[in-house]
Amino acid sequence: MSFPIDDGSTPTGHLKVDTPRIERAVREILIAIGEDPDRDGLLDTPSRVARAYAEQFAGLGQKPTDVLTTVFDADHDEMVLVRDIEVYSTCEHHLVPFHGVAHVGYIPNDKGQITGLSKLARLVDVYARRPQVQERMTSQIADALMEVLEPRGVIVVVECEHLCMTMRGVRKPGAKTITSAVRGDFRSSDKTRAEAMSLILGR
Ligand SMILES: Nc1nc2c(ncn2[C@@H]2O[C@H](COP(=O)(O)OP(=O)(O)OP(=O)(O)O)[C@@H](O)[C@H]2O)c(=O)[nH]1
Ligand SMILES: [Zn+2]
Repeated sequence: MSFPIDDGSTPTGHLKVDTPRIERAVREILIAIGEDPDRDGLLDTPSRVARAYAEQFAGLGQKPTDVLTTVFDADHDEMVLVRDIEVYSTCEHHLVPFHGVAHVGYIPNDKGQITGLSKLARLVDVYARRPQVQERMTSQIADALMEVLEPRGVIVVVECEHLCMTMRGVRKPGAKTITSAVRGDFRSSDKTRAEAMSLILGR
């Protein structure tokens, strides 16, 4: 089952979720952990969680072409890189957040097709706002850019801290997971990849 986004009027859009179902489930979880879902502080929690999920998982109702709407022809065929795009996603194993930054770069094709810089950050959100694993999110961002812009190459590097590894489980605060996806020229040319990596790391 999939749900559409309600409209484009909010910055991220909200998914149309099955609100009563989430409310029932959250109420059940509260009971299962021994809480009283009818105490004052928890009364509105099920509906709050439903609203939060509609925002947190909005990417499930979006596709790359919903956000990569502006494609210009420009006289530029050199690398474009947006660094340090803040990422908030949800680990699909534990449904707790992972967060950090994404760096997204591409080399336009011979026609000089480029997109708006903000669209790269919006594309990150399309895939971050889903139940995710970091590796898949990284590849999806790269593949979507390849498909829509048909550039000479794409590089995506994501650095995140997973709360499932810090607040629970193995409890290793500060541990960062770094994933990358390289396509086209970034994969075939060591020099191009090294140039991008030096821009990404040069902070
Ligand atoms: N590869 C990958 N693993 C992830 C990601 N997010 C969470 N995980 C891991 O998913 C694994 C799930 O392991 P399980 O043994 O099934 O679950 P668990 O018993 O809760 O594991 P622990 O976290 O070690 O307590 C854990 O090792 C997590 O660290 C991710 O984005 N990518
Ligand atoms: Zn997890």
